Amino acid sequence: MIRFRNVSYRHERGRRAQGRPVLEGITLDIPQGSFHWLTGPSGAGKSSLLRLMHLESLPCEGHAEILGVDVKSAKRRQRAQLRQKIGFIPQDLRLLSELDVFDNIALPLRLAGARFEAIESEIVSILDWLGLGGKKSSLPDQLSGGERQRVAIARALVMRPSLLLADEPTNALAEEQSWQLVDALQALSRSGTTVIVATHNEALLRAVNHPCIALKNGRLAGVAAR
Ligand SMILES: Nc1ncnc2c1ncn2[C@@H]1O[C@H](COP(=O)(O)OP(=O)(O)OP(=O)(O)O)[C@@H](O)[C@H]1O
Repeated sequence: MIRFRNVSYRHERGRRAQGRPVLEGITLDIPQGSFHWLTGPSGAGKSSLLRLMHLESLPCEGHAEILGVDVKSAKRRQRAQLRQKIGFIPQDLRLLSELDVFDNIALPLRLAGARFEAIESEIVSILDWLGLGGKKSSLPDQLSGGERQRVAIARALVMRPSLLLADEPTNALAEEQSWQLVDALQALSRSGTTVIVATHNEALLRAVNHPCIALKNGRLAGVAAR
């Protein structure tokens, strides 16, 4: 469950949050296990909203609750625990260039304290499913754009998150892979994970019916069924 009440956000310049808000007066209720699209023109605030939901930044004003935790009053440790339940597929992927595919995917599990034996078979099966079985020892620089995007997807899914946030996850994927990914994300939401996907992909939006959070100039332009 995500509950935002009148949330505003300004980017920091130096140590101060300044300037025009990039998000303003956002009020949202997103039930657990739902699937939402997030749309809006370039610069509307989609990535900024996902980063707030991923606790990379905190609201400047308003109240934000994620998976039952009030993010502004939560202690640092509580926020860290909460982040372990959130899978994020960022637009810039954020793969570590010195780690191979396997270790990039294993990293969040290792940070969460999982033992190698417990995670190996899980990572191998997710790599096979994403068509990356032969690439597990490759470095990110040795992969195509679509392959790198699939590594970032695997890294988010392998955590079995309660909340999955994806920022343009089909950007570098071939059409068939985009459909496969959306099928997988829908299956994840049916199993109880809340899924929010920012996209400009009109074909997906038209074909796959889910409520759509529309942003415009940092404001909520509506949450509509599609
Ligand atoms: N680190 C930053 N510092 C200052 N302003 C920023 C920063 N990141 C983004 N912005 C500004 O915040 C606004 C919203 O950006 P954001 O990336 O959230 O939009 P978006 O809807 O995801 O766009 P796109 O579809 O192009 O990815 C834009 O005006 C952008 O220029």
